[in-house]
Amino acid sequence: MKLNQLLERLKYEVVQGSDEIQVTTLVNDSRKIESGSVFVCISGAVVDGHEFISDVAGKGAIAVIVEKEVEAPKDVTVIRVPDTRYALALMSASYFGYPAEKMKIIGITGTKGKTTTTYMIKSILEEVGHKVGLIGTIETIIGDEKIPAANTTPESYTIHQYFAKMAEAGCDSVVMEVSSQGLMLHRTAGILFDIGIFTNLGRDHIGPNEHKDFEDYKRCKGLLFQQCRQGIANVDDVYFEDVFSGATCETETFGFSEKADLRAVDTHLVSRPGYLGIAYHVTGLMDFDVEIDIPGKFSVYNSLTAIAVCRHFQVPAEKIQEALGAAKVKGRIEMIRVSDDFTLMIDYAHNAMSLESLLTTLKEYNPTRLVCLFGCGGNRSKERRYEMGEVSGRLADLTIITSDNPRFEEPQDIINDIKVGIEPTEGKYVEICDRKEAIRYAIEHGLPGDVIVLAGKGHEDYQEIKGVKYPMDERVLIQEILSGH
Ligand SMILES: CC(=O)N[C@H]1[C@@H](OP(=O)(O)OP(=O)(O)OC[C@H]2O[C@@H](n3ccc(=O)[nH]c3=O)[C@H](O)[C@@H]2O)O[C@H](CO)[C@@H](O)[C@@H]1O[C@H](C)C(=O)N[C@@H](C)C(=O)N[C@H](CCC(=O)O)C(=O)O
Ligand SMILES: Nc1ncnc2c1ncn2[C@@H]1O[C@H](COP(=O)(O)OP(=O)(O)OP(=O)(O)O)[C@@H](O)[C@H]1O
Repeated sequence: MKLNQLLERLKYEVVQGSDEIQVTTLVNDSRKIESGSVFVCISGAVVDGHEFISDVAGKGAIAVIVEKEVEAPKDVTVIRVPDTRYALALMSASYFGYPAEKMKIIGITGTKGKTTTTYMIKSILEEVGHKVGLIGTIETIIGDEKIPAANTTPESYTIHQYFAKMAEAGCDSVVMEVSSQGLMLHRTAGILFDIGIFTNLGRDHIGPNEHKDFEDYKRCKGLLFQQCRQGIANVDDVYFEDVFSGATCETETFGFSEKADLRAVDTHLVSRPGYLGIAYHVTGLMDFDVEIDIPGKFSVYNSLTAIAVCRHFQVPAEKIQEALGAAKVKGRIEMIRVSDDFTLMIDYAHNAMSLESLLTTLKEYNPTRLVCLFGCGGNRSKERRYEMGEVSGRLADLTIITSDNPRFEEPQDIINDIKVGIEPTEGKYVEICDRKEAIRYAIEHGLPGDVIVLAGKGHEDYQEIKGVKYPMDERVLIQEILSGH
């Protein structure tokens, strides 16, 4: 492949050598350079790719893409662009033959609901015969292949590599989570999304190596709506208008508000022993009844989003109803049957916003007691510990404070921070550092009518302690506890 073909959608300057050369592979990691590679230098959070320039020729690279002034070996072509992450995205699209243009691409952004909604959309579209690829926080799915995820939105090269595999596997559409980091770091640059979705916005992902402040977080979310054809937005979210202020797409809305194009009305909770769900009527752009076996108002939002998307694929109402009834997401309000008396669930809620919406939702089912077990990650923002403590102390009848990926911190120090959040609420709590023992306590002390939430781990199947990820799946712990171990 010619270098100038890879660069065809970019503005660039040839600083040294020629852009007419043939290259073999496109890489942004010096360790992956092969004979004939073009190496894109990324100024990263940890490492600056430009620092490897002196030895890339020795490894076989024949061209480098830079955004800084560099001294490169004489036989290496040097191309300068304003932003190498942006360049990597557009070059990757070309390298893999623009696979995004062969499928319908659906991108979902928002603080909460992305993962759940991607799986709902995939289930519904597959019900009517579409083949759907998925990229998200848990994994990438290409047919039967499941690749565990490192990032919610992978690096651009990986995205286009996955797209190419999806197109080859016969996928006609892709549903993907688009994080604000992904937008900020141009991981999705150059993709024209057929549908872009905004779920909601809350304070999160602000801090070192993430967003400098809430304004920046909000601005980055809005970028999706400058690169999609059809925007679909939660009109009830207070930041909807801000996020869409620079939008260039057609916009359609969903929510409870009278203003919504697709509205939920007559919402009612459904509860039976071991089952918590919600039912409502969809009106506006579509008109039918929905029942889903995931509790809570946010399940209404997530399913409305999925319905809004599937309407653009002309999916009939009865197929949507059927598929929504069956949609499941690992670790997202996943009910685990442990007793006929009380309900226990595993949920990924790991920040104040999702914990608040989860606990508020569950309280509406009037449990005997709402029991919330959680911990907070080590070497991460302390704000989250105080806030989650405050939320659980205020909303749960009993909080069981435990560990959740303490990393290099002492678990007890993290627990002490959580207590700082709980204590002013006067909420009842116990502290049990070992997560398995904490779960055992929750199960052994369960009362008839209790709803017990194991929050924070969701689909994760490890506990990260001092740089090592130890296997730890809450489903396995529960089975061990039930069988007396
Ligand atoms: C802080 C941050 O955003 N880091 C991300 C970033 O790393 P980076 O590119 O800055 O990496 P770096 O290690 O500094 O390396 C810079 C460059 O030098 C290259 N390099 C490095 C070493 C070497 O020997 N040779 C070499 O060429 C690297 O390949 C890279 O191109 O780019 C990597 C590839 O895209 C990401 O995996 C990585 O995500 C880390 C793991 C992360 O945790 N990121 C979080 C903040 C994140 O992105 N989160 C969002 C949102 C999640 C949510 O919504 O819940 C997400 O989408 O996951
Ligand atoms: N629409 C929503 N609004 C608020 N909270 C939600 C919503 N949907 C799900 N939640 C809660 O947040 C948790 C995470 O949901 P989900 O994984 O779908 O969101 P996400 O946007 O992918 O989040 P993350 O970026 O943290 O992976 C759920 O387990 C649930 O407790």
